[in-house]
Amino acid sequence: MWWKKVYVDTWGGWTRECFQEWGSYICLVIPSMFMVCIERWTFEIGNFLAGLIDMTELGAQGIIYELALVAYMDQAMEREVQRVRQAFLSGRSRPLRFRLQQLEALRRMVQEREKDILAAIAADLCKSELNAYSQEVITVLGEIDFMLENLPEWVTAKPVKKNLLTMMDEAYIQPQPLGVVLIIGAWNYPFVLIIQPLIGAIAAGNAVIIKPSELSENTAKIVAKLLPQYLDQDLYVVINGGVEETTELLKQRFDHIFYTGNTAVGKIVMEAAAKHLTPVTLELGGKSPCYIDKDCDLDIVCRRITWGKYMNCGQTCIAPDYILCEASLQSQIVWKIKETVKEFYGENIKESPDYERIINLRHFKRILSLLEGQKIALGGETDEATRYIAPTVLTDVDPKTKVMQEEIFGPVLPIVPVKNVDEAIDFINEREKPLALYVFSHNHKLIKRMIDETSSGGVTGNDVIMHFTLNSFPFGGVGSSGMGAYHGKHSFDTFSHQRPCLLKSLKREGANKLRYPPNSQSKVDWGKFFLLRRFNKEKLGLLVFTFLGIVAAVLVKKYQAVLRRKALLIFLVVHRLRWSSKQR
Ligand SMILES: NC(=O)c1ccc[n+]([C@@H]2O[C@H](COP(=O)([O-])OP(=O)(O)OC[C@H]3O[C@@H](n4cnc5c(N)ncnc54)[C@H](O)[C@@H]3O)[C@@H](O)[C@H]2O)c1
Ligand SMILES: CCCCCCCC=O
Repeated sequence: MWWKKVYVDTWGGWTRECFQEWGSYICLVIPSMFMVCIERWTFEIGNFLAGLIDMTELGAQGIIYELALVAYMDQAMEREVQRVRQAFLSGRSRPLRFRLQQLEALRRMVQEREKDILAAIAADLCKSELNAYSQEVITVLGEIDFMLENLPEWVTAKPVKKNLLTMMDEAYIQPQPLGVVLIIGAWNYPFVLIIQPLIGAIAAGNAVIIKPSELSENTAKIVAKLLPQYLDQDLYVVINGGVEETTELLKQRFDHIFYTGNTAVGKIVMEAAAKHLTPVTLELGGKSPCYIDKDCDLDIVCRRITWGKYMNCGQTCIAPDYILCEASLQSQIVWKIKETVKEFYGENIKESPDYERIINLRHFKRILSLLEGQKIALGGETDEATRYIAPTVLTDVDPKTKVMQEEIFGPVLPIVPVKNVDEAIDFINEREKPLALYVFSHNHKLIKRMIDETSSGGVTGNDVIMHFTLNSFPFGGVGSSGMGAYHGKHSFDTFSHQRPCLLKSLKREGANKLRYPPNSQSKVDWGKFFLLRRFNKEKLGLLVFTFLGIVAAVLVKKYQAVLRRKALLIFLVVHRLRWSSKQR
């Protein structure tokens, strides 16, 4: 029996024993598998019951029941994705008018339900509503406006340059939607990280399934509640859940997967996508370095770094992860960051509405473990009950220690002394490619050199974070910090297929004979002429001029007699006019 084989293969010898008494379990298998076939509410009840019953005590019965639940979930996900695919296949997400309407509806949602959205973000990250607005909502509104303004132009087909063989044909690129897109978000900016890609996916005419992060559960819930009230309910669907649900979701076939989160899960996502050859955009993280040259204004540098590092309690993908500078600068940097922290958050940082908390206890403990054995030059105070970690700076950090081996993603800023810019460049190049790179210097040439000799997702010179805010820039990583990019037109392109369309006529078959068999040297020569010959504008002008000259010569020859008569007539008229003017 197939189910017996699966069961035995899965659970090994232990279950073989159970199966010796399979007769007593069949009565459990049948009702459990029956659940697979009935509607969603049964699954919800089952889930609720599963929470009440201790699976380990139930042993084989529990396992069978769990298998049935997994099988059900598989089917439920499949049905949901199919529902969205059917909606996409209806074609209604494609017309420009529809896309604009949906984007306007999304903007209305953000404006009308601003308070609910801000409250959810605030609850998830202990963030003030003002900060939630300026870090997330502004970006979303700006992106929608940018799309609405430019979409009519982006959706139109763009004619392309043609060669001699296609000169008489129509050749253009038509951007087309990819189909059903899966967007998986991270918790650190829980609203913008799912809504900004959603804007691009809608603009490009796709259907979308959104999976918000389960760690920012308030935002996940409000998005699931609000989106169906404003957008097409079959085309844009929110599925909430944790690792288990995401794993099931990833088994389905999508036309694109857009994932934001850590690099390890990025690999899981890419592996799942590979099974269906689904293209992916991976917005990952990494350790973004910040080089401070001695030729700079340290007051301004430290203010900007303090802002970017401690914003959202260091839980920003493009936060400066660590500082590289000459050893002699360290004490000044610490002093100036200390002053700025006071200026930004006051004497009692815990009371500041502008200073957030760590998302959960796991991350809190992870960050604390990075402090072990380090020289704490500033901060270091923590409070587990509220998951508070003070803005912290570490000095003389050994690159081999743990804090320099993984992305910090918290309010801890190590300073690693280097001798000079050459050593800083080598340091960066010896490690994985970061998501962002920051260089501070009055010396423009030094900044350019850093850019030329390193690689990172993006760069900001003499500031931090700010390249994220410019939606004409592609935002994304390179190497282990990610692949693909989005924001503005780049989002539209990410979620579109650039379809090349060549429309030929069924006439002019003469020229086409060149490519039909049997082949010959003269056909190859003509082919070389048509396809390989490059004409620059001057050469082409000369060619046209020569051609016109030949045409003129042919015409002159053909109409020689007429032209001679006309010339004689003109000569006579001119002569007569000159003679009469002399008489007067
Ligand atoms: N490049 C960017 O734009 C960007 C933005 C924000 C965060 N990040 C990076 O994300 C990381 C922080 O986010 P995170 O990873 O802690 O967020 P997270 O824990 O919220 O995970 C991200 C998503 O992956 C899903 N997920 C988690 N484990 C999974 C698994 N085993 N299988 C399938 N799906 C799974 C989660 O459900 C969630 O939706 C940092 O590295 C940060 O730099 C990058
Ligand atoms: C205005 C700052 C927004 C930063 C968002 C960064 C997204 C990655 O974590």
